[in-house]
Amino acid sequence: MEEIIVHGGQRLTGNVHIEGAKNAVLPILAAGLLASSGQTRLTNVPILSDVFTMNNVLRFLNCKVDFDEINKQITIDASDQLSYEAPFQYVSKMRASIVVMGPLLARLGHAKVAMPGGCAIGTRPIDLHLKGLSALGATIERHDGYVEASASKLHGAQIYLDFPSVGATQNIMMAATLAEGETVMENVAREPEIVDLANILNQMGARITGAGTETLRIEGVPSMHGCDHSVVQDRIEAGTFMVAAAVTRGNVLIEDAIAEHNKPLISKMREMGVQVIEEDAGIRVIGPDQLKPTSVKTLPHPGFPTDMQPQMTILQLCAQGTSLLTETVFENRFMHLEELRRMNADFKIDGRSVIMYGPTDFCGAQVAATDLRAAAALVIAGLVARGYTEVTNLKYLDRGYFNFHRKLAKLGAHIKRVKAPDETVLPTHGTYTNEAVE
Ligand SMILES: CC(=O)N[C@H]1[C@@H](OP(=O)(O)OP(=O)(O)OC[C@H]2O[C@@H](n3ccc(=O)[nH]c3=O)[C@H](O)[C@@H]2O)O[C@H](CO)[C@@H](O)[C@@H]1O
Ligand SMILES: C=C(OP(=O)(O)O)C(=O)O
Repeated sequence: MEEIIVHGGQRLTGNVHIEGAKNAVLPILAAGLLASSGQTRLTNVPILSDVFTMNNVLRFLNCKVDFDEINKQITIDASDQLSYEAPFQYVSKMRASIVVMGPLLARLGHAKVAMPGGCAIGTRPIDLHLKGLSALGATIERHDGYVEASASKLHGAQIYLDFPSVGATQNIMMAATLAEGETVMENVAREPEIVDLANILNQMGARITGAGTETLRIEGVPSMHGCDHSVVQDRIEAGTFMVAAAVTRGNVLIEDAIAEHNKPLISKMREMGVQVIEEDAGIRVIGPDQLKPTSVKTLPHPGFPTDMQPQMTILQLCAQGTSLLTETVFENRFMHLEELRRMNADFKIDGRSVIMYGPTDFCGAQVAATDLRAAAALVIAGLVARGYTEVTNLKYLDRGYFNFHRKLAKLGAHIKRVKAPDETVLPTHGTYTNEAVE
């Protein structure tokens, strides 16, 4: 077990490099299953535990997967006979493995995937995925904790999603690439990661138009092949560093961050008095001495991303006055707040909303991450807290952030990642060096 120890109070300054997006690369890896010939070569791949898990799922399905971690490249060869079953041991580790269902069904006419359970942030059903696959002609059966889809031939269909689910959009879009005829999907997710997926699918031979809008049109093709693709930058990692820079009154250039992908965050940060400057090299964030309070509501893209909600609450808690945040996407994404209460945060949760009474005089404490973005939020709180903050449960952080502590240390944070002895004794004086250790 490891933990991150932060000694708060440093302004972050300098440049930070952003990785390829977790939420783009996971469905893209699954898309590799669709190539019956050639190799799919991905660059700008983030080194994350979720990527290792997805690689293992693909290997289990009989793909050859080679991860060159030094060059952040993955090569997938799915030209051999694939197997159709993704068992519980993988799906339970990572819900996103459900997106192998669409490609397997398209390629083999058969997919058997363990039902993903809920997770810390919500129940997360897959009814919309299954409705869409069934509209394409699949027979869906649920038994023994598995969902099994089969079809002798998938056909195009008109599909309206009740909610613009990211995963359902990806699964159905991938299944439709090899279906006979045209599929029209309405009310689909419009996230940049959907656009990135559509881009690679088109390079692989698919015929998809409308990615990034509410309607996708997919003209089925008989087969697909490998291609080269560079994964889009991670807007959530970029946003996380933007918040860290702002909250510490820092001055940080988030290199190569794409402002277009982070519009709602940029808009809210400016409203709070943060300088956000779009430069050729990326996005520069300069934090003010005092933050103004604001209201935020999470929504599907292009609304404010739920994956930035926990980090945003730190900014709001630091603001001079009362802020409001309403979480509309997941029903249980406030678990980080109870940990923050232990760091002096004052707030009231009312259903899907939280009222935060700033400014918070954060004080260091031992806190445990409950999910991926909660982990990042707790570390950011530690950056502004008096004294030492110890964040445990880093397996969540590692799902979505590569070298988080090292990147923060390079920006001037006093932060270390250490092996956690059962009873860690926090130093009572002095500061940590900037050198991060494992
Ligand atoms: C790997 C990945 O890309 N994960 C992202 C993806 O998750 P994911 O694809 O799971 O998120 P969805 O967009 O599907 O879920 C959004 C909401 O729709 C509900 N829903 C979803 C599918 C369904 O069949 N039925 C249903 O009711 C979910 O419970 C949730 O309340 O989008 C989320 C919303 O932006 C992000 O927080 C996650 O980081
Ligand atoms: C919720 C997230 O991811 P996942 O859907 O993989 O759990 C996230 O990236 O914040």
